[in-house]
Amino acid sequence: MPSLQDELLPSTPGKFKIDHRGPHHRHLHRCFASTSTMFLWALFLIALTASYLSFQSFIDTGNRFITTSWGGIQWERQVRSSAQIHRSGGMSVLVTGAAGFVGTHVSLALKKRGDGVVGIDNFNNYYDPSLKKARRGQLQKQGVFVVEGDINDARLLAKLFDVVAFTHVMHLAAQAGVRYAMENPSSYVHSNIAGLVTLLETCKSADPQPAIVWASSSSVYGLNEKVPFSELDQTDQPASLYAATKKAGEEITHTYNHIYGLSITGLRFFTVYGPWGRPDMAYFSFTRNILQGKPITIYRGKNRVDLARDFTYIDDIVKGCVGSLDTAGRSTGSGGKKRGPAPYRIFNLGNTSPVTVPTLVSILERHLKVKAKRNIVEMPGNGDVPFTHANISLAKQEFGYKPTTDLQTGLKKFVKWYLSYYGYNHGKLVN
Ligand SMILES: O=C(O)[C@H]1O[C@H](OP(=O)(O)OP(=O)(O)OC[C@H]2O[C@@H](n3ccc(=O)[nH]c3=O)[C@H](O)[C@@H]2O)[C@H](O)[C@@H](O)[C@H]1O
Repeated sequence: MPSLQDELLPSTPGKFKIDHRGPHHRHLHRCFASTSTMFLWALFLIALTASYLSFQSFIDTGNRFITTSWGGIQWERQVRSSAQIHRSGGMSVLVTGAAGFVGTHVSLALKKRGDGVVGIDNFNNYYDPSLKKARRGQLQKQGVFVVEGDINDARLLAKLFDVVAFTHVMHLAAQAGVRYAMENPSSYVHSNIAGLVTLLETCKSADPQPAIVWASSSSVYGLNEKVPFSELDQTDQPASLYAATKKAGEEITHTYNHIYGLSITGLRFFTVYGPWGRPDMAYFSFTRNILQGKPITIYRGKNRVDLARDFTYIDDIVKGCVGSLDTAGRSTGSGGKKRGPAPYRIFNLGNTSPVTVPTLVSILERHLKVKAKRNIVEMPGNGDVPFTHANISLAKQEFGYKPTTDLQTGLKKFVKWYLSYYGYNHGKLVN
């Protein structure tokens, strides 16, 4: 039979090992056998647990009041009004990442045709938040309210679903960028994994459950060499943590579809570009540098092969998002219970005509009428893949997806927007 001290102290050898024969043993025995000492130990443990719990609730309360700016009658009124549907058969959509590049364009398109739209965005500083605020300004003008908050905030999400019975969620909030994942890996886990799960938990518990359309990525094809990339290809060789979190998202959404009957559509976006775009992306930062007379770094693959991307114009992506929302079947569950099988779909949204990065630079030079200072370097091992190329037949078949903007035309529109937004001297000190 094990003695009391055997149960209270670690059984593994080490500094707490008891010498059953020595005076030490007798001392310990006296100590633990004494009822008053045990009582004191119990008190100590209770006090420790209580202080831990109150510390947690302090942190929680602090978060609630410090990091959020939501709630109240006026706030609820704004949410309700923004979610109002103005066409028959319309939908009410919660757009996450609404102040982001794709989020803004999709929200505006939905609002324009009479759907109800409520946005949520955490306005983080991955890139200049003033651009996100300017996008929010565009949304506000059209009557789209963007809640400032994080998709990891379960209480906020639950509140939003209390106020509005969203029919759809367009989930675009994410930590984007392929190469930044080496600098800040935890931000990818925070947004693309933890945030996704928090959102899905809210959606599965909602009654009625919304249908979910969300942004996966072309990067899930990783080192795939079979072209063009088809949704049926294997995607188990991600080249970056970003890609791995997006692939994980596809698996995670599948389990919520399977267990709770959530209708899921994952969209693999192929290097989306256009007006109001992301400053961290190559076409955007190249434009800035070219205008400022700074060199641009162009990566080149093995054996001096140029890298290529299936650059896809934002308006085509918006059509793909809206088409997906329109054809997303219903979720079947409610209040966390599945009532039957629900659709689980994945589509490529690309342009089907890859262009090399040096060609992208040449097009920019033509539109900007400025010569780029090219600095060509071997592609560092930073998560990049040599090329992407979408097969879009599935999206075409399901909702008539047909991209119509080539890179030349799309970049012309981008440059026009860029110059009107920043001017020629963006960020440059003019004497
Ligand atoms: O389809 C996606 O799922 C992803 O698309 C986008 O990733 P990428 O295709 O990597 O786009 P982007 O950064 O514009 O680099 C374009 C090309 O320029 C090359 N590149 C880049 C930077 C540089 O300084 N030099 C350079 O040659 C670079 O090597 C690459 O060949 C999104 O950012 C990402 O969030 C995700 O949505």
